[in-house]
Amino acid sequence: MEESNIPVIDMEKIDCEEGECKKLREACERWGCFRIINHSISETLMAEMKKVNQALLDLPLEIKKRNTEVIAGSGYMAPSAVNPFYEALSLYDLGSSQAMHNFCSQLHASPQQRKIVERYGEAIHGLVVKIGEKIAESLGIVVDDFKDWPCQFRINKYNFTPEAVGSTGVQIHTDSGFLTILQDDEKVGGLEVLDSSGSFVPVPPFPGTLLVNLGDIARVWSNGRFCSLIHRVQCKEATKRFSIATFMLAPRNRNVEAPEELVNKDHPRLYRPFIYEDYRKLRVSNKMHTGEALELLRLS
Ligand SMILES: O=C(O)CCC(=O)C(=O)O
Ligand SMILES: [Fe+2]
Repeated sequence: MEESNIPVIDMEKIDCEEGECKKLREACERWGCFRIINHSISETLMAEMKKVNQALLDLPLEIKKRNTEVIAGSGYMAPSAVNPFYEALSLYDLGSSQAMHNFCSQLHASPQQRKIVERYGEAIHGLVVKIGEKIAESLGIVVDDFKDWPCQFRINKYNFTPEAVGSTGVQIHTDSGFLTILQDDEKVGGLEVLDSSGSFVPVPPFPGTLLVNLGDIARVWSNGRFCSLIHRVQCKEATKRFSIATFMLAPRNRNVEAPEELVNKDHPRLYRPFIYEDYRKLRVSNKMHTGEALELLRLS
């Protein structure tokens, strides 16, 4: 299996270099993902947040179960028949300090852990908004309300045992929202992405960087110009793996639809406007995990 050539975007160049902006657009069009370097999250904060991830997912089950869902799929996810080595805790939504506070209280987080969740949460929220703006800008569109789009935050643990080697950690899927920032494990690989030729390629760890990928809503919003990334996690070695995902989902309280500027004679509107939560339900009820449910919303 070949390793991926996922594009690398330099966040320090993105404000001032046209070439970097073009690279960003091409990454969204061809891959639906890229890695970012020189971003605003320090390696110290990333390491601290990973430690909190480990500590919270090591809590007794009774406590983890207190992390109840706010929208479907936003609370504690126990290991299941489909993903037996995987569990996660989650927070909805990241832009709300009250939600962050509730998440920490549910899990009896210490004052120190709370501080780290808050610092990481605020920093990663700022970053996801900035990346969203740059992606929109790469198509010549100004979006000024990404900061109001709800974000889900999730800490993932893979308890890979010797028997798990060769099997799946997280089943093949696309993310349903607009944009995801993933802090993948800096030591343990396993993430694989589907490339344009239809083969899975491993994404090796790249310490200090963050992986960004587009979800189904980016396909709709860009009127089909951008692709959503099909990915999965495979167990390569018998060890624990931790990752941290921030999902910027969709506009709050209004329809998901491509802006007028992206609709014209050559690019007729592809999808009918819809509410994100309805789309999320459609995916789940039809067991369509890789974006196929968008076909149900196609206009022609
Ligand atoms: O753990 C990973 O590397 C990927 C997790 C993922 O795909 C997700 O949380 O949607
Ligand atoms: Fe994902």
